[in-house]
Amino acid sequence: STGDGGNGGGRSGALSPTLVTEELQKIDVNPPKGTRDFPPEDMRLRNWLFNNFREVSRVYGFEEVDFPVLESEALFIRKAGEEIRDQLYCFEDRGNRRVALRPELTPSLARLVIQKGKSLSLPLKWFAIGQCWRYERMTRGRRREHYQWNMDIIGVPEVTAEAELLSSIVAFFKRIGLTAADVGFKVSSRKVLQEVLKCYGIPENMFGKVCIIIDKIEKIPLDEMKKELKVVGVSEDAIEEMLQVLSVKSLTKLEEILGGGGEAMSDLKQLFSLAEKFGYSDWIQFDASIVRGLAYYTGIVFEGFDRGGKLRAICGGGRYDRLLSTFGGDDLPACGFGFGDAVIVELLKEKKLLPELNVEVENIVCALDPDLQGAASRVATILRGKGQTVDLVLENKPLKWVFKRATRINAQRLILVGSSEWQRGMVGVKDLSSGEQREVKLDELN
Ligand SMILES: CC(=O)Nc1cnc2ccccc2c1
Repeated sequence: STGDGGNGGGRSGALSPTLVTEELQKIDVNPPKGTRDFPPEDMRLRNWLFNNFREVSRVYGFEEVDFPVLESEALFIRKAGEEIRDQLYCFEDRGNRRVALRPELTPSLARLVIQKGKSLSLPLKWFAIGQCWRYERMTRGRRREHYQWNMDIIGVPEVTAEAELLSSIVAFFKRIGLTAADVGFKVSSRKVLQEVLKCYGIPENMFGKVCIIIDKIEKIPLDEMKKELKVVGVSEDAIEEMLQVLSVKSLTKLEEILGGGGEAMSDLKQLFSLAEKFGYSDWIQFDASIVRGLAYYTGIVFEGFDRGGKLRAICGGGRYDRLLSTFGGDDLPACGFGFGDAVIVELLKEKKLLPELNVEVENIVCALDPDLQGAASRVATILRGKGQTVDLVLENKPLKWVFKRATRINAQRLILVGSSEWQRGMVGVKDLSSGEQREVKLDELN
């Protein structure tokens, strides 16, 4: 079967009556459409990636948090026309509750912060690595789940927070061998758009919607976008002015248009000067066209991109100062980013930077005849007690089989428990790289 959720053509053949009652259902062994299994080799790569996420988070002083993959649907219902809303993996549970598999982690984080309320001392620096879901029509054939690394700073209104987050992602890229020649960040602020829209009297509550439409600038034809903007009430000349501003790629040019007094300019100037101090100026560039596709961003926004220009955004984030208050919480300044596990792996493949992660074990222990299995278990326990890794042969197997397995699991040495040696309190130790074999007293084994 094609893993499309079919029943794999389960059928009951013309069998003896006893079997007919038990439907011989051949189940589909593929994971559900758009999802992945992680067999050992893939799990090693995933763990390598996540360990790098975790190590950077630790070095930056962030604490790990997690939330349920299942949330109330209400947490994600925003009226700004986001793609993430159209693809919500939502359903009614057996208690008739509207629930959803989380499409992102930030709303859950906001919920937890509000739940904990005054008991939390600010600023919070939290990180999470969690599986996120979307339900796309079968046509797209795209994944329906991915893992996201999130880092969030809650309670810091200054752009020093955004500068810190960008620094942490640069540190991550460096750890896995990527340089400023491979990847970079496009940085902007939604306050740029806000200042333009204000001149045209566009009400605040339209802001999210306008940003979501603008975010599609490279995905839909220009006149389609203009139409959508007109529908939400943006005038022709406001659209013209916005599009002109969005094409700006330098802060000096932006200042000519906006003037120097606004928050957009001061935020961006401060961020770029902090980048200089952090030492990652080569990694960032101003690009007014960056708005990101999430309605709740209110200030600085950024996205990581590959300079080869072949891949979708590697990561993205920004400031979301209003999200907590939209959940009925106190207003708290916040910023964060999401970093998916898919695009980065494609990029590492392309750059030949995927690590070689081999399975290996220090010892393989085997009894040379069945009544020494207990002795072999003792030897394994002694070695494990010393923190050594042991693959204990659990059945009575010929030596040929043991050597084959030893090679496959990359064992460093073979411990042989034979009766004559065992009588003398010894075991056989064969170094599998040098081939050297010797007898060792059990209590001298290390
Ligand atoms: C490249 C990729 O797999 N993207 C992806 C895959 N699954 C998702 C699931 C939820 C939200 C965003 C998602 C994004």
